[in-house]
Amino acid sequence: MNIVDIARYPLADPGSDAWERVVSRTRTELRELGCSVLPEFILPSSWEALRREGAGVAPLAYYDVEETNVYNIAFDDDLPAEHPGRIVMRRGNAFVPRDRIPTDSVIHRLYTDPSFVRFVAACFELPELHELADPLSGLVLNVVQPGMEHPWHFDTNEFTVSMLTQEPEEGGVFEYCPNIRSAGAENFGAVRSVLTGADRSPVRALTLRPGDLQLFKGRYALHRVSAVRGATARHSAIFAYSERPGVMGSVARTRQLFGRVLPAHRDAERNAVRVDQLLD
Ligand SMILES: O=C(O)CCC(=O)C(=O)O
Ligand SMILES: [Fe+2]
Repeated sequence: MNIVDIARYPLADPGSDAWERVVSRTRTELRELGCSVLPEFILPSSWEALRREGAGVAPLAYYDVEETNVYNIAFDDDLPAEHPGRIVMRRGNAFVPRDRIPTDSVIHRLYTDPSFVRFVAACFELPELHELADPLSGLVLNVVQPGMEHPWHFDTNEFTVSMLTQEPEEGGVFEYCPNIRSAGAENFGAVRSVLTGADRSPVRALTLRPGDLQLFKGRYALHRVSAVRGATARHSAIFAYSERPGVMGSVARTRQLFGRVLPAHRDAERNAVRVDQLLD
């Protein structure tokens, strides 16, 4: 690929000194902070294509401004008054699904490139990764319009790969709280304090430029994109991979994110992998 800075990021040369250096630095940052940015991953000669291609499909994003909470769970009157899940936020971002993103665009070529996938897996210390089988959610463009924000949340996926393709004039900052929770501890008090703004000390802000590659473990790090200001929308590509092949989104979640489902989603739900032939 002639779009990646292969002098800095030698994707096709696993095991070389340069590969080992960059993978080992990224692993250290992921272990410590759950986040690593690889600056100028895309060569400057492709930055304008990156922006233009994203802006070309951004009008196809599906908008459904919805009320949500930090855990993306149903509102529950039984939650204690202090529970952070009671804080209502407006999800003002919108996604362009994979089937609307041209296969010859920079982000699509990157997403499907085997050497890129192998490199990303190595950075996450995984033996291999796979594109999602989902024809909509594997690769999306996240669009945050002026005045909108992508509010505080945790990801369902353990890790994500993303790339800003168009930066806003102001605001639209990626903010995250490394390791604010763990598999064994929700840490509701600290999460609530970040949501209300009472204590922003766990918050780190990332300066991202179009063409930087971001690797992020969003299951334990609370994160958001702050409100976008000025006339220009913020666009970011989100590359989703899974450790096993064949992963599809559920019918309900797909409809919520994209406003439609495909026969493939219904089929997958019907034929959900079963480990036995018992009746129930
Ligand atoms: O667009 C971004 O930079 C962050 C997106 C994000 O957090 C998500 O889609 O879960
Ligand atoms: Fe996220």
